[in-house]
Amino acid sequence: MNHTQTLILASSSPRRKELLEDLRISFEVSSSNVDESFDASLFPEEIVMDLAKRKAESIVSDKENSYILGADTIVYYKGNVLGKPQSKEQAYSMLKQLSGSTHSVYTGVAIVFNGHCSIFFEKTDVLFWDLTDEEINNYVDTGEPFDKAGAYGIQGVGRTLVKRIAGDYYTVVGLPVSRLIRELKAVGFTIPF
Ligand SMILES: Cc1cn([C@H]2C[C@H](O)[C@@H](COP(=O)(O)OP(=O)(O)OP(=O)(O)O)O2)c(=O)[nH]c1=O
Repeated sequence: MNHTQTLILASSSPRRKELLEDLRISFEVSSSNVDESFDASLFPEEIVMDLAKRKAESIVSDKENSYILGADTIVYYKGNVLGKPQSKEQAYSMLKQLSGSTHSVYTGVAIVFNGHCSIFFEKTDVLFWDLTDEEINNYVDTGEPFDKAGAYGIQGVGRTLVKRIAGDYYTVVGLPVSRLIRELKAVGFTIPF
């Protein structure tokens, strides 16, 4: 019997790739190209889990024992989903909204394997400092907001906007790796630690 297992990350996010590489487990990357529109009347956890599942299911693997990972991250504030800003103005307005208050970052993860799908989500609350317009504009000018939900990256210069968080830091970056490892083990994927 062949026990070889293949882990496939269905993502074009450089952050997710780096976070998995840091764990020194071997995996392949296959970028998913799914329509990321969603029904805004759903709960935020449903949105991220559904998108994560769509991303993982969009990858076709010819390997026998493949475990395909999909993930999705959104920022949720006062009932609104903040995705990636499309312009400087949008980035400014997202950051202006988030200034001085707490928002939630949701990341959903789906593991598709041997015809099954296991899904979970994590949520981390993030409190922003009161930001001046100058601080917001200077941050937008770094260019960092553009490929990131909520218009900031906690792993970059965006860390200086954050006063405190409650929850897993890696949920904010886009892949809650600690929970992920436990979920992978639970569905039979061998982890060497
Ligand atoms: C809030 C926040 C988000 N982000 C990122 C994580 C995600 O990559 C991105 C949200 O977009 P996603 O649609 O979750 O992911 P993606 O389009 O980058 O990659 P793919 O769909 O191919 O997997 O925002 C940060 O990097 N840092 C942060 O602090």
